[in-house]
Amino acid sequence: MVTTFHELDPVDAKISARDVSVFYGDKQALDRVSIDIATEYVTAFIGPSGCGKSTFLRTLNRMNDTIASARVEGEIRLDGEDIYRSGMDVVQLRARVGMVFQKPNPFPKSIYENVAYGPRIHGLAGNKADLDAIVERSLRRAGLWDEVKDRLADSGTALSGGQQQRLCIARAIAVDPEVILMDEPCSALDPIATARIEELIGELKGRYAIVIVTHSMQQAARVSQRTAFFHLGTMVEYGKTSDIFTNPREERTKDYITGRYG
Ligand SMILES: Nc1ncnc2c1ncn2[C@@H]1O[C@H](COP(=O)(O)OP(=O)(O)OP(=O)(O)O)[C@@H](O)[C@H]1O
Repeated sequence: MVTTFHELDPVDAKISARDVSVFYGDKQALDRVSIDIATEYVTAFIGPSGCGKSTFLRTLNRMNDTIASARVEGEIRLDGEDIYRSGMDVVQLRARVGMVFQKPNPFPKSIYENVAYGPRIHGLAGNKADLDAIVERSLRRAGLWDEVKDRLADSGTALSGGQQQRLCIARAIAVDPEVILMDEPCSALDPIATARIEELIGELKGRYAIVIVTHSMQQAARVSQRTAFFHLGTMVEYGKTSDIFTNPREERTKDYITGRYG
């Protein structure tokens, strides 16, 4: 399967995927996807339901390892290092490549503990003051500090859905990731909470490579600078978001963005 690549300015790839295929048992869900993802941009994965966006996203931090039937072929490098090599520390990998899920999933613990847990187990704080500073910085960066600073001991699950999602983003940020993967992070949120997350993605852009799976083409157009269009397990087209939405080269992309299916 040939993918159409628009001209992209040369940037150092944070993640390079080459010929990545994924199988669930005998069923192939993804067919030879190759892509370079840069820290400079927010990259959106779009495409109709079941096309493999989430499957591909999960290959980028080996989340598919948790699905017994899943098998990954091909190569994925993070800063040049093969993340599927034997001996790769997957816990460390998932700190470097953090993930935010569709449904906010804070731990049933305090707001403080939700953010402090990762830095503590990864040994990022020497003492309580360090940990406090990491918690505050992460919550500030996730745009949540002002709303929770007086109630850090309250349960994370008592927050609104939008706040919970920002808490999950703070939790990912707290371990100093290089990449943040977001799998439809706004699909469970109302429009105001969605706008806040989109704004936050804009604020985090450039500091982390951000990859977002979204069903909303409007959202992809608003938050991303690079877009990959997936269809039936293949990546059909990849390029600047403006090119994909205004000047797609492939009929299938054109059909999707004009709403013919999906
Ligand atoms: N755990 C699994 N076991 C078996 N098949 C799976 C599993 N997860 C996904 N699939 C299959 O792989 C294909 C791609 O699914 P995937 O969830 O990656 O698509 P998607 O584009 O993210 O869809 P959606 O937008 O609906 O979330 C689908 O045919 C799906 O049924």
